[in-house]
Amino acid sequence: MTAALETRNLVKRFGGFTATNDVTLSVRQGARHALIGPNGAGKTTLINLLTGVLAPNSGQILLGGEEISRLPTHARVGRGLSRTFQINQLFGDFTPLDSMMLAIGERQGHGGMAWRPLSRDRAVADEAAALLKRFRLADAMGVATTLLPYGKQRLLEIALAIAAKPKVLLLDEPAAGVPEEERHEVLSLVRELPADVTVVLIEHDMDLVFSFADRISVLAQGALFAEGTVAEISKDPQVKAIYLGEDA
Ligand SMILES: Nc1ncnc2c1ncn2[C@@H]1O[C@H](COP(=O)(O)OP(=O)(O)OP(=O)(O)O)[C@@H](O)[C@H]1O
Repeated sequence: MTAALETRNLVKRFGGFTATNDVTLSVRQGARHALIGPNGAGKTTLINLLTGVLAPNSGQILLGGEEISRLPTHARVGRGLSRTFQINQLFGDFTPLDSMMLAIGERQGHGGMAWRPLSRDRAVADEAAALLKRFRLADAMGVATTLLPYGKQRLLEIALAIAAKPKVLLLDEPAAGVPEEERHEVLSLVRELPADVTVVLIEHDMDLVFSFADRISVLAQGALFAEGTVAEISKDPQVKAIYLGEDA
């Protein structure tokens, strides 16, 4: 089966420094794939290459078998590649329902829909409410986003990315800053997304990675260092060593 997302011999240099070193990676359709690695391993650089924020020096990126390496970010989103960000980028005064209706309107190609009477957008409002409910935000739908607990804000970010109906969703530390007791909830809701959404997760918290992922790629010094199932990666002595090296 064609991979949902692939890189072939991807290279990114900053001056003389190689931040992405010949990375060939394949993410299968429907995967819950985690990308891990110690600080500075090149995880964020790789995500920026995938989304088109950075241009590679060489190599290819394929989405569903089609090359997207030279497309601008918005064209990649249009093809089905969405991301959430490490930093909270929500409109604070908007309610989750407002933001969600805008996101759905954006997907449908009419950005100005917020000014149309709500009654004419019944289908949009219904879809927005259903999506918010799936992310356990039904009770928070009408509250200004800034007033929501941080864990709910992170869930809203993910829900908004899902509104674009992505084929591949890139999550960059979606549980960062979320209180310990809510972190597993965030990731388990993502894990339960329909199988037609492939998820690539960058995460530092190993407990979360091991309970979320069905496949793990480990980056170290810009290169793919190891790849395998949770069972394989969690007991790989060399993977342990690079993390212990970081702790030391
Ligand atoms: N714009 C840039 N110019 C020069 N060097 C950069 C640039 N962006 C990243 N780097 C370097 O590339 C390396 C990889 O950085 P990157 O942020 O991708 O790592 P990371 O795995 O995401 O790290 P962390 O887990 O700490 O966020 C680092 O050594 C970093 O200093």
